[in-house]
Amino acid sequence: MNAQLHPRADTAEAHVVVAGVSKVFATGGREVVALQDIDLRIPRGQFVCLLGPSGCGKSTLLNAIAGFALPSAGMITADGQLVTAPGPERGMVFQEYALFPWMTVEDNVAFGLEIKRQPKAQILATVDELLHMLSLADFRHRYPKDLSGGMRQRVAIARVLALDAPIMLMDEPFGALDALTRRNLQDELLRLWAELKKTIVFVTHSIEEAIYLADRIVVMTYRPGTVKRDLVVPLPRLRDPAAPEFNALKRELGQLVMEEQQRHHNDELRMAAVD
Ligand SMILES: Nc1ncnc2c1ncn2[C@@H]1O[C@H](COP(=O)(O)OP(=O)(O)OP(=O)(O)O)[C@@H](O)[C@H]1O
Repeated sequence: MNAQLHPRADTAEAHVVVAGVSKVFATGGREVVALQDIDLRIPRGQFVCLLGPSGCGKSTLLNAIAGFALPSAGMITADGQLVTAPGPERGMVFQEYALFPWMTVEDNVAFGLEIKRQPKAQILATVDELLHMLSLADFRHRYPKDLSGGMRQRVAIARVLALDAPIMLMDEPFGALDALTRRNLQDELLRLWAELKKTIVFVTHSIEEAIYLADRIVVMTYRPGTVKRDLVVPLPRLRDPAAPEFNALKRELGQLVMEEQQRHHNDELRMAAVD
């Protein structure tokens, strides 16, 4: 094993490895332990949801995998490489779309490829394919402001897919969408995932969304963020949220998330009393 690697970082057969990861933030003279000693091994092609109430460290963990904010302790590897910064094997989709408002849909999708100085014809072919794949072809000359939230998120997904990263990191990407659009994009994402065989780490605080999408759900605890439960979703796709098995799992996860929400609530009350 590489001498740099964490003792728990056996990277064999795992696409993303999180080994002994902790993250401490220092704010206003206080230390917040956002993550504590997290271990996760994510096989290639797995769809993993990180689930938990607000403040349990989901985004902190995703940002650490993305290389935006490195852990205070432990280590992460992606595609066999130690994560020390953002890299081409990891693409990130945010909740707020992160599109360039002055660029058309097709220019937004092409942007990353132009930065990489790919030949013009190749860029056009990739953009064309993605616009068709995500039902955006009729909107290619529009600007983000002229699109609905769902369409904007399609563009954001197309933009990340253009770079062909094998690992997709998604931070509540459908959190701002109405229920119908959200279900639509969830189905679209499942289709793309099955077709393109990406590894996906998807943050959500929606229990139903996690059960609908994931192969595996990692429930996190509130401060410090640890792994409370790591379970495989045994239901075949496409899943029916009205099915008894779906609801049984929803109840089980609901109980776990509720416990953490309660801890969050108690913490807020305690802080208010101190102030
Ligand atoms: N840059 C930062 N500085 C200080 N504290 C931070 C910072 N980023 C996150 N935190 C704290 O770390 C903890 C975890 O935050 P994080 O945003 O990862 O949680 P989350 O589960 O993603 O929540 P949400 O769903 O609300 O985004 C929280 O208590 C938060 O206040």
